[in-house]
Amino acid sequence: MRQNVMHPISKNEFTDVKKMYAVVSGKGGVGKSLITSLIAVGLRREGYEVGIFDADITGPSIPKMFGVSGAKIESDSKAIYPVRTHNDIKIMSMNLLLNKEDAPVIWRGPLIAKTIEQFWTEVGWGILDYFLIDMPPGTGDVALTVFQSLPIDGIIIVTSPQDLVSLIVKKAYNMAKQMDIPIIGIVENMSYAICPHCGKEFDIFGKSKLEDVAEQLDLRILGRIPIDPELTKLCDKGEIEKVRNLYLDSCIEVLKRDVGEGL
Ligand SMILES: Nc1ncnc2c1ncn2[C@@H]1O[C@H](COP(=O)(O)OP(=O)(O)OP(=O)(O)O)[C@@H](O)[C@H]1O
Repeated sequence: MRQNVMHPISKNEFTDVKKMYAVVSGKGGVGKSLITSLIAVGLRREGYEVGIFDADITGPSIPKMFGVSGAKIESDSKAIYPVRTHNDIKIMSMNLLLNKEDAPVIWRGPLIAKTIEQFWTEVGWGILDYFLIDMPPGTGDVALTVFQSLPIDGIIIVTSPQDLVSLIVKKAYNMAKQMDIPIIGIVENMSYAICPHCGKEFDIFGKSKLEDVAEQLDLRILGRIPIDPELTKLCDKGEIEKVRNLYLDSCIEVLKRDVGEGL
């Protein structure tokens, strides 16, 4: 794990994580939570122990994608415990602690940062090969706090075709560089479209800029995800674990190699 964390917070005795990755984006609305979920599903299918920490506190959508929104959180005098999905991925999210799923979280930065800290110090995650953090969108205070306090091994940047054109993606890139956190690579979501009727692929945003930007910033391409109606349907039904095409084979291979090196 990264040693040069500026303000490290201790974990509890019930948590042992081999690799911790943060999934980030330059701004909101690029499908970061979906990509986090797909990576978790892919790693779990390979037999790894996986946890997702939904740090997107003001817009938590991970429990819904896995169909565990109404799940009851277990706790005892020592810790609170993450919810387990159908395929045994562990999840903790603000959404699970709220009485009503659609209750807004209207908090200021310091309180959000404190809550994120508690998700690490007071949740008994158990032994995990991979701990994925679905970061708040953008590069604001909360993201900074997470980067400064958790021993993150690397970040995965999620971008949209528009963000590649406008280079908003560079915000996330620069933040990781400044914090000295390795960038594992970049995923382009909504890269192209698949016709629900004939399955044909369409470059609806024109030719992808992913390769150009990846070369310019020296980033590894981890995947290109199309707008796939199947993904929308599975997210809505809370059945993302039933996904047939992950579109993230190279991402999963890279992460597998990374954990192998750490053993
Ligand atoms: N590639 C895709 N194909 C089909 N549907 C998608 C795709 N990406 C995102 N969606 C749909 O958009 C919804 C919102 O996605 P998600 O919660 O990941 O992103 P967001 O909240 O808009 O953005 P972010 O997490 O980046 O803040 C998903 O539940 C899904 O229905």
